[in-house]
Amino acid sequence: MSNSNKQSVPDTLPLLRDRIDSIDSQIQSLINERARCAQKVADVKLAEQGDEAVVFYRPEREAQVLRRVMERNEGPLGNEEMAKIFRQVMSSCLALEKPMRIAFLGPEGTFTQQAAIKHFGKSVISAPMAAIDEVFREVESGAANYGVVPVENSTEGVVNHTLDTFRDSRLKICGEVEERIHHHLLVSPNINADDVTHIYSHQQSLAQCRAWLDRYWPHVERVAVSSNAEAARLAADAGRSGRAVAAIAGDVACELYGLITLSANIEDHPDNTTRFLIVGNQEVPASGKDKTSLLVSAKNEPGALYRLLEAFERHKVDMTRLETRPSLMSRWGYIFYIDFLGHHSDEQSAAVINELCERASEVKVLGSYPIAVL
Ligand SMILES: C=C(O[C@@H]1C=C(C(=O)O)C=C[C@H]1O)C(=O)O
Repeated sequence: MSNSNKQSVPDTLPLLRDRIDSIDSQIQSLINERARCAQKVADVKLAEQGDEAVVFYRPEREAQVLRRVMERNEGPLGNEEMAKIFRQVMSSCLALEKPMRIAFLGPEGTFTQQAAIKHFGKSVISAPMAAIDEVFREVESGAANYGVVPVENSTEGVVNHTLDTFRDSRLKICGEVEERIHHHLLVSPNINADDVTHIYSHQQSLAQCRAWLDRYWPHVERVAVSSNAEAARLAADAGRSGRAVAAIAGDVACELYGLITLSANIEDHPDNTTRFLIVGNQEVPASGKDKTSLLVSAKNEPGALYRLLEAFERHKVDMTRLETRPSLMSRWGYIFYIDFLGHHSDEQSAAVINELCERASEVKVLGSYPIAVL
């Protein structure tokens, strides 16, 4: 190992370990000092907002903290690695008040749970739900503080069910998370790879790994089940009775069900990514780098969509996504889901929204929220 200050202290193992012990002790004191500060912030919020309405979690502030961590980072740890550490520090600080309850599309071990942990850190209470609309209901009823649902996948496209659920919901989008989806072939530790007779997974994951399966496991039966996590649970169950069943699932499910990885990252498209939304009861103030999602019903007349889009062009607002769904109210009517860069309180964004309101039959701001940091 290179040593630039050889004259002062020789790098011996005991000395380096002493130094690490002393740094750890300082980091620990500082983390606790930070936690005490966060507790004081909570006291101030309580004093200002009163017991009932108080919202401790501030997505815009957390995004700013993480962005700053990345901006000032000098390495050798990478920016993302460093931000992940701070993500968990904030999660632990916030949980000192009261751990948040996060509803997500379950069961335990899904990629949606992975996204929830990425966004909120590990110090939250997980509430797995059986369906997307149940996630919404859990948050609407106040039983959960926030919900996490998938909205689009780079290989498979939009999750229609999520978009449709927004029509009748008063929940706001409070954040977004992007997660690289890595699939692994998993088995129980007691199972021999050569004996595997069936591969279980969700239909989407089987599709995302089709070429790999065709190449390496052409003669093994593929079985579609309700989720990857369920596939992992079934593989673990089978393993206990000595049946050689494999599952395709992600890291969280692998760990949760005590499986081992036969082959890692088997997805056909290496940048297979899913975007998830955080839904809650809160309007999020601007963080400085935000996105806004709208639901717009166009009038059924010539040039209707053109007139909507023209407003974005004129105000130089950057549209990042446009999805069309059939309107349930009128046959051949459509509603559009539009994402753009900016916060609805920005001058330009507000100007666009005002014009859309004049030109469309309905405009619903689904939320403005910080652009995903991690
Ligand atoms: C401390 C605060 O409250 C919470 C905790 C944060 C933190 O630990 O940095 C950041 C935002 C909030 O979720 C705050 O609003 O500043």
